[in-house]
Amino acid sequence: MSNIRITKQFSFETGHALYGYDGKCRNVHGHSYRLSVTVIGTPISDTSNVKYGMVIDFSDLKKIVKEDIVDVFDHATVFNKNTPHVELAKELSDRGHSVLLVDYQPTSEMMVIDFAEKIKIRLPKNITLHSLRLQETATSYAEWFASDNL
Ligand SMILES: Nc1nc2c(c(=O)[nH]1)N=C([C@H](O)[C@H](O)COP(=O)(O)OP(=O)(O)OP(=O)(O)O)CN2
Ligand SMILES: [Zn+2]
Repeated sequence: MSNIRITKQFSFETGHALYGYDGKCRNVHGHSYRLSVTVIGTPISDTSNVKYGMVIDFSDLKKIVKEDIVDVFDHATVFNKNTPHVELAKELSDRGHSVLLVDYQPTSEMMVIDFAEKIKIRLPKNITLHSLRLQETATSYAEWFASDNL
């Protein structure tokens, strides 16, 4: 049976600020992120399996990504917890805003690494994460490929 890649796309709105950066993105601002998740596996060949012909049900993939990424990041503002932004984050959080403290600079590169780790541990054993593409603006995106990270 052939190995097949399948992709599910997601979107979420997230704020962030790049502490210490030398450009306009050091300011708190937001993006309409687009995330493409590609997994690879063999379509189920057992005709009695309700998922016959599927690598993984798109809705099962959706559940994983929604629970661990979309629902966490959507309409939250992400700050690097290792910077003085932690004080701003506390102030916002105390005032009822949705804030996410992460252990990295929230660039698209670092976010896509974080997302890859989160998705990998949730996938069934027979399914491999092939790649992620995180589109931050209409003209900018970061990609993670399993083959680049062996
Ligand atoms: N390598 C990276 N560079 C930058 C990142 C990043 O995550 N990785 N992030 C930013 C800003 O957060 C923001 O995304 C601005 O990106 P940019 O493409 O510069 O946005 P513009 O609106 O200026 O894009 P144009 O289409 O060129 O107008 C900055 N850099
Ligand atoms: Zn940005």
